[in-house]
Amino acid sequence: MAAVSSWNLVFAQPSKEKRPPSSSLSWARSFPSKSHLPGGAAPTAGRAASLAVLSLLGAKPTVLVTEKLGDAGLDLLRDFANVDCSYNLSPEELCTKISLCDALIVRSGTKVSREVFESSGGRLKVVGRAGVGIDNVDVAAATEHGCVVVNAPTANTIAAAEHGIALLASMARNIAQADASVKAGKWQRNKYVGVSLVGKTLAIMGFGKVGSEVARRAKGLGMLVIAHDPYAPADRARAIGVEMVSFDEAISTADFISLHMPLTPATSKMLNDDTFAKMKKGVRIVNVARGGVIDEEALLRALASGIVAQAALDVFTEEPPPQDSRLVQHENVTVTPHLGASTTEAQEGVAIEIADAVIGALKGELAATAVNAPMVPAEVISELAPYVDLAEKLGRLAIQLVAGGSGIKSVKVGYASARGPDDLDTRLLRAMVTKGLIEPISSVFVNLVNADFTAKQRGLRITEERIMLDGSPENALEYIQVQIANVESKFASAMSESGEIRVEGKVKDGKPHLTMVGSFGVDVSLEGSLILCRQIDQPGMIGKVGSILGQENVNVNYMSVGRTAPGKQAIMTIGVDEEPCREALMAIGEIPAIEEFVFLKL
Ligand SMILES: NC(=O)C1=CN([C@@H]2O[C@H](COP(=O)(O)OP(=O)(O)OC[C@H]3O[C@@H](n4cnc5c(N)ncnc54)[C@H](O)[C@@H]3O)[C@@H](O)[C@H]2O)C=CC1
Ligand SMILES: O=C(O)C(=O)COP(=O)(O)O
Repeated sequence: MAAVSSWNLVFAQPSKEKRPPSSSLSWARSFPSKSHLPGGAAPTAGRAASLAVLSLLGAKPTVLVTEKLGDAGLDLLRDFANVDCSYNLSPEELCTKISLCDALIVRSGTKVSREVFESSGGRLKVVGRAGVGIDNVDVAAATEHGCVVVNAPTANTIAAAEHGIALLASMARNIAQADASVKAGKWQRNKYVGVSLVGKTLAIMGFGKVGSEVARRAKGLGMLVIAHDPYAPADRARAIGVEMVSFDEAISTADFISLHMPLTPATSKMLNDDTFAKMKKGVRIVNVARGGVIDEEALLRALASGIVAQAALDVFTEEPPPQDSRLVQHENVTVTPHLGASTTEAQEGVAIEIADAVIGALKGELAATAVNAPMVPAEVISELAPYVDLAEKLGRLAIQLVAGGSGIKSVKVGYASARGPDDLDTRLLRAMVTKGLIEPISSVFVNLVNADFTAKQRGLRITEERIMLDGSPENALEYIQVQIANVESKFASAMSESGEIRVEGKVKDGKPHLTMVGSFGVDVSLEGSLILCRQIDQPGMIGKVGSILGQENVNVNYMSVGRTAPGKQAIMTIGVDEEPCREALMAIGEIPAIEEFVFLKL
């Protein structure tokens, strides 16, 4: 059966019957069966029995809260559960306590590692992240241990945006430095002359929930706001008077740059020596997103050379940063200790949002903000399980083929099947394609519950098409096709004759395979990562690329060549286990017969 590791399949159906407060039996029923969990972590008979005993005794579940949570949320939790607020636990203390808890609520300061799930002895059922980013939670380990992870993605948006604006203004006017100087008994009016915001260009990098709210506020300050977000619809930006531009245009024309993208493999160290070199001398940078989007050593170099005049940072690669951090101590850098979400109002909102989600999850219901737990009927899962991984991977491939700046609006998913139109429930597959399309570019986690809502919220229209095949419907599906319309591709050969980015795949021997890119037939197993090359068809190409990858110790797991006609163009697809370094990719691009190539992460 195809791996379903990133999608924790939960068999629970919402029940209308009233349950006792702890509803533990519903949990015992709603855990995934062993065969559907990659780690094989199904509830043991002992666990189910202990949950049943808990329910029979009418015992309240125990919720451990390890970081400050708003009172309104704590009150909601106390009506339903025993609440243990233990702040500042060491990792060892957390591991000791967790075996006595049914749910855990954290913010960004608690590392919920694999050891936490292992130490829980199977009792921990829910982890609630009172905020957006869940980079401090080992979601894969949670999934393997049958533990649902929920977050609170909307209640702190405004707080983060306001903090971005606060940092922008205080940086421009040296508020923090001047404050420290006056308190030290000095009166340095000439030293702390600032710069004005009005009429200056602000580039918003990442035009999502927080980025768009920062843009609105900066317009009110009289700034000229531009934005870069390869995936946000341009009309949403236009509606508030913001122009969407390319990455290079944004960073090279801005006087101020404010970062609001999620930390993903694609955004990691997005501001680095190369990108700082393209910026206007004297640029000022605000980061309330995640520390990892900036190469901090490169930022120090850019501050030293004067490319960056000032920076204001709320987030750091390592939190808290080391006490002797040169960035923190730098006189042109303003810092706050990850305060973006820390307003009374946001924390009350987040606390209520997370309390509701955790209580719902403890009852066996599933919140729309569940990160790893969609609710799918068992019959649909068993039939479509082999295609689940394929659907997500096709979505992931398709979005990575979009050229920056295009903005995506319209995606068509085609299901080729000999089944009658009413005989195939495609909700799970559509959700998986949506998950593949949205997760690589966003901090949102997509599941069956929130997939359609999330797509709609992002202005993404996903339509489905049945491709009718003749013959007996032995398999539920022959192949799945994903097409993105009205965009340009960073790999021109991925465009179909009718002008969409098109990828197509099927399940072979239980494994997802890519079978078509644009109008080229290919054949590669969708595991690890992928290099696609368009080349002039000629002997020796596989050897040339293979030896570059070999020198870099990159293991090739699959290779295939599909061509239009001998000696004409061919598409070479190469599956690799490791990510080749930049130099190796550049060396591949420099092979004369290669006309274009792209590296895609699955
Ligand atoms: N400092 C703090 O306390 C807080 C920090 N955050 C962080 O702020 C960030 C944004 O959060 P939201 O706006 O809620 O997320 P969101 O998902 O609504 O927006 C993120 C946007 O970034 C865009 N994006 C993805 N890849 C990109 C790329 N390569 N270049 C440019 N844009 C790209 C996406 O298309 C999306 O529009 C996240 O990293 C989140 O963790 C959020 C709340 C509080
Ligand atoms: O919600 C987020 O992503 C944040 O960064 C806020 O973190 P916090 O809850 O304040 O530790």
